[in-house]
Amino acid sequence: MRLHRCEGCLAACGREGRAAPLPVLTRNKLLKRARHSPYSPPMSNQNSNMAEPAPPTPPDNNTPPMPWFGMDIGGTLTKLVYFEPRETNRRELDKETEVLKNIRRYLTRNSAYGKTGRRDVHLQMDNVTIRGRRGTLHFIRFPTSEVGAFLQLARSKGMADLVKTIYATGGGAYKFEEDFIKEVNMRLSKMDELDALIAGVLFSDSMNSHECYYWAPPDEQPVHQSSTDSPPYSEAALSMYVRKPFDFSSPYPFLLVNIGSGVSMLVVNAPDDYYRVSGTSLGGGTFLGLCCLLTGCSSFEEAISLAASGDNTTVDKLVRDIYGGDYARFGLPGDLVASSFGHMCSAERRAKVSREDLARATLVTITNNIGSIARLCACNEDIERVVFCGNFLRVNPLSMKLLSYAMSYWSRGALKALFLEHEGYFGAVGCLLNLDMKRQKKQNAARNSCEPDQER
Ligand SMILES: Nc1ncnc2c1ncn2[C@@H]1O[C@H](COP(=O)(O)OP(=O)(O)O)[C@@H](O)[C@H]1O
Ligand SMILES: CC(C)(COP(=O)(O)O)[C@@H](O)C(=O)NCCC(=O)O
Repeated sequence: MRLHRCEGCLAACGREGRAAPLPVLTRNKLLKRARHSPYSPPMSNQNSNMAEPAPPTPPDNNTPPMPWFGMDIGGTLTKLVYFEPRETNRRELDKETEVLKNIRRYLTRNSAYGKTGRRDVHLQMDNVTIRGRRGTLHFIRFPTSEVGAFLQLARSKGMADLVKTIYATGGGAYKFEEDFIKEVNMRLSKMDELDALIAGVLFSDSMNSHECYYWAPPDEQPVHQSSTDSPPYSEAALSMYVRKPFDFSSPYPFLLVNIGSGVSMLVVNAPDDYYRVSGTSLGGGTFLGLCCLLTGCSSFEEAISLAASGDNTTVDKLVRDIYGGDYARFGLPGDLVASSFGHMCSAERRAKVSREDLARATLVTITNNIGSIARLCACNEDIERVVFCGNFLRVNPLSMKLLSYAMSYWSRGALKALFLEHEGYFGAVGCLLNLDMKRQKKQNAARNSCEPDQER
């Protein structure tokens, strides 16, 4: 019998076959490729939520002046990461202005800024070391549509007088570059968003022992083994999933799926060896946009809470609605969605459907489509670990559990869906790490060209 690894193989291999591991040869090939993260986690970091003090690293005398920010201006949300140094050195104490102190106080003592800015206090990362400085990372977000209000705030807090350059990534770093110059005379030092994303993921995982996790039932057994079990997308099945830590210290290769407004999928072989393998325009922006249209909701949080109490089977046409049961020959269970929104061509059904059901069906449609593309990419590239990130997963355990189920079920247990605590902030973190690297590289190059040749 030929071995397939597509949906159809469930029919060829039978239901029992789906949990079988990948062929040994493929596994060995994958293991050979595994390499270690370049950021070694602090040894004492194993049991705490956030990092314990890292071993002292020599201070970098070429660091740019405080305050340090990394900014990711995305299609929907702008993410700002602020580094608060633990101790201020002599040079800085002398130089520290009232403005700098006020900025620090304003950012660290509030969790809401203006009408729409929010600090994700639960994500705060203590005891991180960046460029030889120990401190705390603060995570702030606001809608990208409010960039104008952010610039006004920056001006009113005196930030614009102090900060001459902002390290920024995301499409908005290009789109709003002129506005930053015109409004507050700040230059944007731009970094590619996918470079920043990967650097941010690896750094965050090295600093936070709880960064990477997965969802599975406590006994790790599949939740849907026979047609009498509850459907995989039902509350009964999904409530069996619990969050479990995952050791991501040997991560390579992995598929990184960033679910922002749209979706990018990257094959990552090493910190600076990756390529964008695929993407889809049906992402977090699509979910929110369609939900607003279909349910009249006005925020992501509302859309998620509607979806949490809805039932997609009143909206989606299932295999059993078409076959009266399973389509056994090709292994398609009766409760599988055959046609997303397929019931909505009936006027009678449309009249009865609830906002909750529509939100749930939208969430299931978008999530399953992303899961399906990710699975195909992972199979094509011989990759077992699929890491999902991006703010679509914010306050959204439903999608994470659906992705976990889909990855495992359709790959017969060969693929693992992984998730990251700092969801949508990695681009901004990566940008912060890159802080002033360009200036430093230039200085080093200049110094090297002046120094006598060491070999002589
Ligand atoms: N408070 C929020 N406002 C708007 N969208 C949100 C919010 N929280 C989560 N989201 C979801 O996150 C997506 C944006 O994710 P993000 O990773 O920030 O991408 P981008 O960089 O494109 O802005 C939105 O399309 C939406 O699905
Ligand atoms: C263009 C983008 C990289 C922008 O990133 P985002 O702001 O959505 O995080 C992303 O939306 C994307 O990859 N879109 C999918 C395009 C496609 O492959 O069809």
